[in-house]
Amino acid sequence: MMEHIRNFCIIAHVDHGKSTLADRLLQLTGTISERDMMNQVLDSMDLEREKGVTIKASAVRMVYTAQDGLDYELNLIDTPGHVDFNYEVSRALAACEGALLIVDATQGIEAQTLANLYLALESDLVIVPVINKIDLPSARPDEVAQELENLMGYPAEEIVRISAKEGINVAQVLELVVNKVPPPKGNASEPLRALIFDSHYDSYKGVIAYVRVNEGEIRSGDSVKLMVTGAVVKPVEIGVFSPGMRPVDALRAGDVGYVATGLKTVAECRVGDTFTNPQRPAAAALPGYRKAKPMVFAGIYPTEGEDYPDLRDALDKLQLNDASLVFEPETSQALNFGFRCGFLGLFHMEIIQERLEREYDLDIVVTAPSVEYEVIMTDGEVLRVDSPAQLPDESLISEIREPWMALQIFSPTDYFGTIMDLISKRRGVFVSQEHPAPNRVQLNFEIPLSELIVDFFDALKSRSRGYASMDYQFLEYRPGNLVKLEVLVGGEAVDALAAIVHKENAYHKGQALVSKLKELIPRQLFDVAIQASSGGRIISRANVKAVRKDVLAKCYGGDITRKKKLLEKQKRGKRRMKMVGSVEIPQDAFMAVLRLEEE
Ligand SMILES: Nc1nc2c(ncn2[C@@H]2O[C@H](COP(=O)(O)OP(=O)(O)OP(=O)(O)O)[C@@H](O)[C@H]2O)c(=O)[nH]1
Repeated sequence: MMEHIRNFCIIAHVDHGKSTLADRLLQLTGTISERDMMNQVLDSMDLEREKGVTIKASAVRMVYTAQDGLDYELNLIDTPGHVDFNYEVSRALAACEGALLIVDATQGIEAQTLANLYLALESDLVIVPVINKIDLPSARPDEVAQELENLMGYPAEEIVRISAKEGINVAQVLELVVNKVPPPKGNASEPLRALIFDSHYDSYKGVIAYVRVNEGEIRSGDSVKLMVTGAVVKPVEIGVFSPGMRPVDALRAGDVGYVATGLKTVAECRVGDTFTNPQRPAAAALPGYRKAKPMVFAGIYPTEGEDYPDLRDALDKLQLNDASLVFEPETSQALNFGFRCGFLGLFHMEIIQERLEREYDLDIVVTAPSVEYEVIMTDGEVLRVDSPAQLPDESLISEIREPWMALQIFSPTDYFGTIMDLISKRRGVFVSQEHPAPNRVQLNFEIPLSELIVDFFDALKSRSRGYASMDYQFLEYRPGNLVKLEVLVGGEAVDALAAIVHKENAYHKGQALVSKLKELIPRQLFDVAIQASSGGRIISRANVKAVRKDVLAKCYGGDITRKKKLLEKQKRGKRRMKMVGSVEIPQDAFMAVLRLEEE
């Protein structure tokens, strides 16, 4: 019965308690027993648990007996908690009729509270605000309730105040879901349309698509057609999450469940696509399909050349589950064989890097991230360049365009000055400001993405003592006065150290990079010249003086085991070096380009 279904999600700024509340709801409805209660069931990846951030959306069905004595089917759809995954958030929201908006009583409204709220409003969801963490001594629920009333007109005194951690007032949240969130609409006898709002790869059943059926029904045994890609598949199984996968005979209009497709990669079954019935297809796919586009690029290389096949396998495996990760083989004269990888954002890149190191136990070198530039050649051709080393000769270029973002920063008003200063150092442009809450300001800027991907978030956090938060979206490509900055070590250009920088900053950055490299490159058996060049001119240089490296000299020819240990140690140290020509460059140096900012 559709009147007894509620499809809802929880939206919040990172760390405001979304997963903790989800756990409590599962417990209260007996969906999961105390004994089986792992912390944060919905975040199924270990890494997510450690980072405390939800990466992948998932869904779970609960049965709740409300105060009116009736049983309700509550489908809780989890949404990813970070700006890089905005598109996935928007699809998860499109599968719901309502959203619980969680706000931390000690923090109040923050950038992603607003960003998620606006996304939810775009999807026409009913929003139910909830104030969490009232158990904390620093909680200020009255103030936060007032902020919420000012923001969305929801009467402050009606906003439920809870502690997800201590279980205070959580039952009221379930009643609110039943009473405030409308039941789904949609006709089960119309042609099938089911939205894919998430997916994951399962080694037995292939790609599992998480679906919300809008109209029609899927019966077990029916084939389904993907409306965007045109592919027809015969599902291995259909079912619901309660919370494990439980097969069912049919999913009908209003239902949330899964379709086990048997497909091999999530790229064949993309989030945002629509399932229909090939025998009786719907006229049009559900709106909003968009292919996720990588925005940030970096080279990933194995420290040891022999690990190259393992790295490729690991990337292949990660891609099975992550359609937004792209990669292709790349060769660097400094780092040999590796991969050029594309990510949705810097945070997505960090996650992939960590998973390669931890889950796949790989030693890798990641080069400084770059954005994708549009290069207009003098003959009118347009090149897309995501690796500084590939930028053609300056004389052939008529214009370089770079991606600009709309950036929102949400902060206590005290940090206004220091934030404005950071923005101007990063070539940002002020657009407007709003005051959604007392003593809080939302600043709107436009800024090149290349300036955001180098330590921007850390700089913002340190300047605001952790209080400011941010969100960003792609705006457009704009021409910029950009040049290639090259680094030569021992007279050889090191491709992995090249960068594309704003012309005004080239001199300063070249100098900073050279002095940083001078610190990082160990003394060798000969003098090593480090130079920065731009537009064919050397703009900075330094020398690393020669030293005689004789590690055994200290041993006085005595203790043989000690000698062995020293040699072992030196060998291990070497592994973290890369040979460029005849010069050893440590891994750190390749990231040095990144850390030049704030100095
Ligand atoms: N004191 C207190 N701490 C809470 C409460 N709810 C959550 N927390 C803590 O706040 C932190 C973040 O909670 P999560 O539930 O992981 O937050 P989240 O919003 O799911 O975070 P992301 O997955 O990163 O988006 C954890 O350390 C929780 O234990 C609460 O009601 N009171």
